[in-house]
Amino acid sequence: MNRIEIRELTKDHGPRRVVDHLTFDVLPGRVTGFLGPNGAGKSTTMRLILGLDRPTAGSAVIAGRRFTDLRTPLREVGALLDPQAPHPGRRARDHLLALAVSNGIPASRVDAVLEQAGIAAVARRRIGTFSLGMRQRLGIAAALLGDPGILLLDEPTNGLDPEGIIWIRELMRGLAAEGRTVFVSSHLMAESASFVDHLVVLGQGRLLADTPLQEFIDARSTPRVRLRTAEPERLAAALAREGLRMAAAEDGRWTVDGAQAERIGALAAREGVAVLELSDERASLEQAYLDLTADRSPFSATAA
Ligand SMILES: Nc1ncnc2c1ncn2[C@@H]1O[C@H](COP(=O)(O)OP(=O)(O)OP(=O)(O)O)[C@@H](O)[C@H]1O
Repeated sequence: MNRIEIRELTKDHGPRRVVDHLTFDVLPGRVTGFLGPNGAGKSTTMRLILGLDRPTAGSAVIAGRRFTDLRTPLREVGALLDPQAPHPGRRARDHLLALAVSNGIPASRVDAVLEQAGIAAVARRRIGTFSLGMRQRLGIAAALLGDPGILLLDEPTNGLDPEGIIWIRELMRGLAAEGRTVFVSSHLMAESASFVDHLVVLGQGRLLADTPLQEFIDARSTPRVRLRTAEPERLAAALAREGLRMAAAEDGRWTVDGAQAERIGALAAREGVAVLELSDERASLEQAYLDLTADRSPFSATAA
């Protein structure tokens, strides 16, 4: 039941199509990253899932129903959308307490989530005095309040310091390990790679990829070997006979595209060329993502 089902979801704002026939599922037990350049339509999709916007066409079903038909929404779905939303004059604890009371959630949960979000010490301070990072933590505390099976987090790492980012990474991984559905948006691929199992990538409102993280990397990056040798000319000649090209890299090292270390090592051994260093280069997820989304971003000049 803890799944999100998106079918042909479409949203127009005036003449502009912001979300374009999206179809995908978000499944429990893993962290699904919702990625795309600025303006791709991620926040709009989340708003549609949460019933804050009406779709032009298509549907978003969460925990088996439309969000607006859920009887106790906070107990089924926790969401972090806009950390600036809570009233600045309210004290953090009072804000959570009001949410709890209006949703039939026991007050004891308030202290539990304040603790879990690492803001118990500032619980009696007014929200207006909070930094963006503290507001993000408060937003996450609110999302966790009803102990929901599904979490939707829009750019939760915004404003967090490195320690905060590690904290949220561990939190999301822990929630997924408990069997919950975690759907988290970001426009930063490199950062997301450390906590995401599965990727849904959006570009100009359209679905570009719906795939496990590792498959995404493997499918979009050519293998590359980095090596050091005392006899570059001989090795280059031997590689050329196999249709491979050796290119000079920094610090006197060389790279070979389109091959793996195993093949280059065997070839060098056959030729009797001494290889001093040989390794497969890790494919860059960031590059794969930029390649995929480059021409789908309204700001592609900067994205590329
Ligand atoms: N109420 C609205 N009226 C008109 N256009 C809108 C409205 N809401 C969003 N848009 C436009 O829809 C597009 C998608 O916006 P959205 O906020 O969903 O993107 P996003 O992927 O979440 O981007 P970001 O990473 O910058 O948050 C943007 O071009 C935005 O300007």
